[in-house]
Amino acid sequence: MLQTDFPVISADPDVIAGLDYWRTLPIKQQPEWPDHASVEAASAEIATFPPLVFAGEVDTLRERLAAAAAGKAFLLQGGDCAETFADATADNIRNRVKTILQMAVVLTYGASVPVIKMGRMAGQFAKPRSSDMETRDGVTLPAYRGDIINGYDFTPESRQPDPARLVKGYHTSASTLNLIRAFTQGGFADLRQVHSWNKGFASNPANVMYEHLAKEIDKAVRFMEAAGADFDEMKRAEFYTCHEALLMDYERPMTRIDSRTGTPYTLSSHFVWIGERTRDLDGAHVDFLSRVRNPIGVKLGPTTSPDDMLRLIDKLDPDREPGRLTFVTRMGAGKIRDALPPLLEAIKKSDATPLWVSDPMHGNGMTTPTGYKTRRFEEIVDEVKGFFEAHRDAGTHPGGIHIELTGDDVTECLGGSEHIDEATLATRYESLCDPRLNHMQSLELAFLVAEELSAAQA
Ligand SMILES: O=C[C@H](O)[C@H](O)COP(=O)(O)O
Ligand SMILES: C=C(OP(=O)(O)O)C(=O)O
Repeated sequence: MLQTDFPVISADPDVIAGLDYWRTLPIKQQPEWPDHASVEAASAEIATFPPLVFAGEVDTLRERLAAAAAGKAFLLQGGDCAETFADATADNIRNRVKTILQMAVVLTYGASVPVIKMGRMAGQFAKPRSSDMETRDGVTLPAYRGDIINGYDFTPESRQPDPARLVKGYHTSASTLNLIRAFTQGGFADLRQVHSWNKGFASNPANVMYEHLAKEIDKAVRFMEAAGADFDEMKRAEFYTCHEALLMDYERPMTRIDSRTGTPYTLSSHFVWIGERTRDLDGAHVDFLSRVRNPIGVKLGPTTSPDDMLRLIDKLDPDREPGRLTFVTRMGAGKIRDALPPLLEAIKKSDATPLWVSDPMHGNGMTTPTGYKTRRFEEIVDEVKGFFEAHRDAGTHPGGIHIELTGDDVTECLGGSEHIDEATLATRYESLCDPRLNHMQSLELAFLVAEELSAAQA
């Protein structure tokens, strides 16, 4: 007979039935699959694949997020707006991981606070869209909804949702996560490598500041080594994954019963969030995610009322479990100073302790006359500042940032110390959906956030 270290606990049949209750509710932002049989077959196949993450890791993350909600840690979430299958290459993955590690070092060193590192990676393949259709030169086709659904090329064949992409989404997530784990567990993320993370990036002001900081860290590490400290633990970095839990034909089969506890976890990634467009209280996404054990994020736009927020808490975190719920505010630089304070005041009067994270990207979008979707670096910085100001005034904890970024030198967001202007956007615009900060803008933002965070800790 097989021996196991822990008893395998089976789930309550009502809990399993509840995982499909969302099917009876209104649902938004799902593709029009060409036929149901093939999407059901793809989902059934995914249900036979191993989970991508272990429920025990998810539990550890929940504890880390609880510390951030209490002001004892800070969450750094970053990665592509929309990952693509073609870009899941070693170079791209390494550059994004390096950029997140560098930003984390800047924040940890600058603000003396533990940083929880989390990539919008290994699953960020489905996108909500403002419009179901896209028209170019008089031709109208379904909008691009992310590589796990359809292709970006503007042809009827490519824009047709294809269930085979669900399976490819799983495999691409698995290989991406495999490399992330190799990098972060195999010595690459060792704090003694702080200099090497900067190699390969163009020389620029943010890199120079980073090099200066890396030298100081080196000095401190050498001192500690000389004093006999054991650095074995520093060889590995905890790194978590996250994505928007949007596409139910993927998230449902990736939801499994944890044999240790008999409870359901969505094991497509450690952390999943509900987007601004799908957070309806009586909708399918909120119901489904209320039933899984993962830490859950919810995006809150500028029109969120305190009542909406309190009802989301009751639905998603009825037990007020530390680390369970993260609110990711994305209000826009011009609105955050009015829209966030009423939410913080309402929280103070409640018994809830969510983690508050700033997404300064999604409320600051604009389209240039030449048709590029972009964001101004100055507005991104201003929203982050508004976020810190609101928390300082309310006496609550600013617990993290959520950024669309890439490790490459793209030209998608305006401004920053390279002064990317509208004419420069065309030079290297690669995002298939929303514009990302490039490597230098990401580092620059990290230095600014470190200053704000350090002031908030004082
Ligand atoms: O990333 C977020 C959304 O998917 C994106 O902002 C939608 O863009 P759209 O307004 O062009 O559809
Ligand atoms: C769609 C996204 O954000 P939001 O729901 O805030 O618009 C996103 O983060 O990719």
